[in-house]
Amino acid sequence: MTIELHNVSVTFDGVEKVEAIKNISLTIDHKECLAILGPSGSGKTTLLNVIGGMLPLTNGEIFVDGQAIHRLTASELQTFRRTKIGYIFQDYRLFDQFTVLENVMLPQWPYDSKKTNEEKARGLLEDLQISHREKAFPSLLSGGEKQRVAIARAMLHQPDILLCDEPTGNLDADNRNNVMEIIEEIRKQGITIIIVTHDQEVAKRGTRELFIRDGELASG
Ligand SMILES: Nc1ncnc2c1ncn2[C@@H]1O[C@H](COP(=O)(O)OP(=O)(O)OP(=O)(O)O)[C@@H](O)[C@H]1O
Repeated sequence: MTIELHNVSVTFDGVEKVEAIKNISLTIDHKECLAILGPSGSGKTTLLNVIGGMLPLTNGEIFVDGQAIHRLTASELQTFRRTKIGYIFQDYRLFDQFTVLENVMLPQWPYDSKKTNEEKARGLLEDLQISHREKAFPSLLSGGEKQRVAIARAMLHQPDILLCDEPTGNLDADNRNNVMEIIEEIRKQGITIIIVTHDQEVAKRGTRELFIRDGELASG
């Protein structure tokens, strides 16, 4: 899916006013793996959340495959996120009270039959070589295993866009490479990927690097 941002700004209006991203215009092509780099607080996660339809824009427009995301109602946005977006995080965000298999199935629980959901989840766990731990609880897994489970969960509904916020931030070099290989494979399936990272090695493995400083694009 092609993602287009036109003059996008996000300002947080709290005790202090923070202009988290300022006037960003950007096109991300179908099947790109875009790496977003920048110092802490520069606006990387805000940009990711805007693309994922999780944050309202203060100004500007955002189109995903021509659909005007900034004009969607709350319920349309919910459908957009649920069907089009997969999200993975540095801290995995697995639920410790559920098994690996249940964690992967959870987001689709209301939308698929148990049998279909279970089959899809098992298929993904196999693809990601973690099916032997399907009955384990997440607290027993290594960081690399947890991230593979989180990737399976993010991919279960076959999203068109995978958003990755520091996906390798808690991993050692071997696990980092393993997760990046998985992400590359996912891109080859036709999915547009955006990775926020501090890690130059991770960024290099994308198809393009983009730098943000003080909420503005430094290059791209
Ligand atoms: N909900 C919020 N309310 C107020 N300010 C916020 C909010 N979310 C983010 N900010 C501020 O917006 C700016 C950009 O934050 P953001 O999380 O996008 O940066 P980042 O580049 O992802 O940082 P890091 O690399 O440390 O995660 C920061 O100054 C942050 O404090």
